[in-house]
Amino acid sequence: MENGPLENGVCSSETVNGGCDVWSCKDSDSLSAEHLVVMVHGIMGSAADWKFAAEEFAKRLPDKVFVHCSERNESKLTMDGVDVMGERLTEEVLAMIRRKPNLCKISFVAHSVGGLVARYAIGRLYRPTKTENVEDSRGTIGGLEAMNFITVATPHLGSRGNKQVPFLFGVSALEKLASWVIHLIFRRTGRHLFLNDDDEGKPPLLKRMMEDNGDCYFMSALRTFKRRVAYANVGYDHIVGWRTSSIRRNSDLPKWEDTLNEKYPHVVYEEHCKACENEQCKSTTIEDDRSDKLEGLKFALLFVEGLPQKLYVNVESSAIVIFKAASMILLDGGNGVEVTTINEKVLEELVTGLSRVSWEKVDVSFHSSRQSSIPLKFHTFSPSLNLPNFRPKSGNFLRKQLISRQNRSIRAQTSNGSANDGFVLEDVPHLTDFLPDLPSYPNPKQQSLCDCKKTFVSPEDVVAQKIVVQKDSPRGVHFRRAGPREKVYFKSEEVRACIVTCGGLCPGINTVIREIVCGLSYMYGVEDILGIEGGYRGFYSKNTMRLTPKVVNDIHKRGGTFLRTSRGGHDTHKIVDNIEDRGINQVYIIGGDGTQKGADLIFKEVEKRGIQVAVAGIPKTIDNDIAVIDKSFGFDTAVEEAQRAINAAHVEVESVENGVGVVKLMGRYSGFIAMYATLASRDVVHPSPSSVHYLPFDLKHCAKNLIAIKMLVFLPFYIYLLSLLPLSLSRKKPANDSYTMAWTFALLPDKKKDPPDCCLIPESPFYLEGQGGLFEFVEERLKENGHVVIVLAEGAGQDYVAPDLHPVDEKDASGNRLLLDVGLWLSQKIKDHFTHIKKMTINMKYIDPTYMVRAIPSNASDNVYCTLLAHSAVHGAMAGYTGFTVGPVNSRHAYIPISRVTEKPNTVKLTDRMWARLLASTNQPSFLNSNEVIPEKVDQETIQAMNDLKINSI
Ligand SMILES: Nc1ncnc2c1ncn2[C@@H]1O[C@H](COP(=O)(O)OP(=O)(O)OP(=O)(O)O)[C@@H](O)[C@H]1O
Ligand SMILES: O=P(O)(O)OC[C@H]1O[C@](O)(CO)[C@@H](O)[C@@H]1O
Ligand SMILES: [Mg+2]
Repeated sequence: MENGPLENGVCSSETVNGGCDVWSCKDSDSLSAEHLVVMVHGIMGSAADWKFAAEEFAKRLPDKVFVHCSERNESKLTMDGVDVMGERLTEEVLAMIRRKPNLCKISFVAHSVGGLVARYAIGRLYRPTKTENVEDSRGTIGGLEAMNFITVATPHLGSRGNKQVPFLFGVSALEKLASWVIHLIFRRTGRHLFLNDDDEGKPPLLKRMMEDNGDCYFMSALRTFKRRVAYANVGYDHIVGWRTSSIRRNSDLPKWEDTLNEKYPHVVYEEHCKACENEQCKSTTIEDDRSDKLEGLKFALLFVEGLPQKLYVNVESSAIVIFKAASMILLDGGNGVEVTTINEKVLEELVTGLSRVSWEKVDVSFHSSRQSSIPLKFHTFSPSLNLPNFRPKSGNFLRKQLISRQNRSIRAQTSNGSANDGFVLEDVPHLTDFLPDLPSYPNPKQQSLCDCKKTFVSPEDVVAQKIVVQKDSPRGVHFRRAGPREKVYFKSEEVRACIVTCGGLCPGINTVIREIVCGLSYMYGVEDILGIEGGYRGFYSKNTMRLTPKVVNDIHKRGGTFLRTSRGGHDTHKIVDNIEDRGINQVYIIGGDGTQKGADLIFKEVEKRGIQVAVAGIPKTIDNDIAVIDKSFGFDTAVEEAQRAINAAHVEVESVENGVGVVKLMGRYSGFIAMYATLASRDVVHPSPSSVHYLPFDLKHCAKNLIAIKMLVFLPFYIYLLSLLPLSLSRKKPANDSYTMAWTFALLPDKKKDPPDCCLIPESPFYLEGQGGLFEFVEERLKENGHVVIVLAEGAGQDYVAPDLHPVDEKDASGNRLLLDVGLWLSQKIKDHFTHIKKMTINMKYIDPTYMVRAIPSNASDNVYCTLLAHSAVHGAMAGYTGFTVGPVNSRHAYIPISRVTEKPNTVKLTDRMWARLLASTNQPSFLNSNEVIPEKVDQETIQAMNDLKINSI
């Protein structure tokens, strides 16, 4: 909703995601404003962080700028990684450019991590200009002329070592500790900042961003800006150090200084850092950590090539910067103290810099704006360490309320001084984002008689991702609720829809196909529906088939996919060409994680071409490895079928002496089917009635976690648990030696009369030999029960199988690694062990029902589920949403941005209650108390950190 005019003739609008646009209220000014200024906040920040500065820009340069404060990476989303945020910012900027066709220049002003995100985004937005004239050979940023690229306190060199993070006091042990645990707090972004990321063996992202990389023109994009400035706080910024956020002379490195002097004499200005006059800085010598410094040097040199034409270093700063650095202080305040700080100077500099260079094209030579003073007001901060929600407690905050999707606006209300409620809407794209003039029509359902309470979903309805909340916790992430909308963006007779199925089979695919066809036809009167045969490649290599309710009438009774499927063959351009050629305007894509990634590419290409095509993904996976949604369709059916196999194994092994049953189930990287089938299958799982539930935390595991700062938060709880240890040790120990901490507070079980069996999944490593190993466990069960059944996910133990089978690294057509048969391998291993070592005869029954489990029709509950998915997808596409996946979130169907479900796979969390329940049911070993577990499986970061330690101490 528009708020305006505010003071000084500035108008602003808040968007559904909490972003804000600011411009001059005078019509003539706003019409002539052709310069887009994109303001990007830092970690845990929000668009509000830049609100004050945005208004200052619009106020001082009324006829020049249109300011957009970035909205898509708010709060916790800032932890998703520089690249993920960069992609979101790219889309956000493109959407903005499409919305305002009169824009022709662009500038970025970014704070902290936002500077890295902006650098990533410009790399993606860069378009080379094809011209013979070298003078004019600068490219554009999203088609706009690149003007200013300004970062404030951005850790361009990352935060790893090098005394980069003042908060760590230059103590190398603390710096190392931080690099081990940072991802526990700041997740993927933490990894990027500490250069610990290793995407498929690639160098760290920040290194990759030092040069053009594939279709990411990181350095070309930087060079294309007329003015590039890096601001750094010399003192008091305890989070981002001076050296990481600026290019500076370093007295410890004469070569560096020389290079800078010779090569960039005009670009660097240096003021002496007060902090560096102290003993700690003076005592820094090259020998201390030369290698780190050289690495820093390399970074900086690369960086200087593209970034600063000027360095502005300030010597003072507010103590508030300790917690939230510059942009936070630029926040518009209510009542507060007036403070003169560095940030005022920065703001002044930004404003004057923007106006002078961008519009008058004056060469900027360094000048200090120290004398300048812009009266700023801002809040007094309580010295809370509650960083994730670090916001002034007093003052007026906006409660966001969604009113209209069409103009992406929100209604803002003052909540009487209450703190921000932390509401985040992760919205899906809409066709009007790139086709603003698209007409809408009343939903034809309006004419149909409906007895339901309410035919249409209110545009304000959202679904909360997190259902268990605490009283004062932020409201968190929400998704748009799925369902029919009052307005649609397609005339039924103009719809030409198509359906495609890709990847492996799964019970229920045919039901989804059937229900899309019937839903489109019966609910919206759509008659033109095409089936694309044989997966993605069918778009360009096969003829289509006409789908009508009659054709698909009974396909749900069959397993498999009526449209057939394939792996590989995804060629975005060919597919979208074909979509255009055939006049298709709704694409329904049914498939797993790979398919959804392909769907996202199709959506992006469609958006780029600006064609009216809605792209809807319907997640399909037998492995249940798709994130965000509660579970995937067909999963229940598969679990039910898997139980039959487990039951058969049980019958077999019970009927013979020393029967050992091994049942292999699907689950490439996620062991959900194995876990649920084991839990559901009471035939094999015989929990002792007196057993208690355990969390899978053994002491070693806890010790490892202790290093995490997260742990500090729970320290009192753990101290309490530890205090209970003597009590529990005085009780009887459990049968296996993995001493677990029970959340029922360490009460130990009685001896098992009928020991449960075992479930092995890819997420939980195991080992065979020695104490606490699988062989010992099998032997115990055989002695006690005379039989044992092991349920095994196909992806489990692949690292053990590999050395024995000497495989060639084979992949399927989609690039998925082909798995080795762990079931056969394990059966053979157990047989060999008992025959040759234990001299014991066992009866091995190996059952591999993998394909049987997924090739069947869906059961009743999956049929209903598939119907809801299909109908939600149809309603979403008709309402003009695109680039979305449908699925239940906390059992309410929602529209989720495709990119959100493909970010990372859903896996069994060993620290979640469900795995704890399984362990409590089976009482199997946790396999965590031995050195024999493949260490990197247990904790990649710990191993990495140990290796780093070794390297650094040599
Ligand atoms: N990263 C990707 N980008 C574009 N297309 C992809 C990508 N990954 C996979 N695809 C395409 O998606 C289709 C299916 O992928 P894949 O074989 O991995 O199955 P899936 O959809 O993940 O399903 P499942 O793993 O449940 O069987 C293939 O046509 C493949 O080319
Ligand atoms: O043999 P296919 O058809 O490639 O599929 C096998 C894979 O597909 C899946 O079922 C996922 O759909 C995995 O569990 C399994 O590894
Ligand atoms: Mg997959």
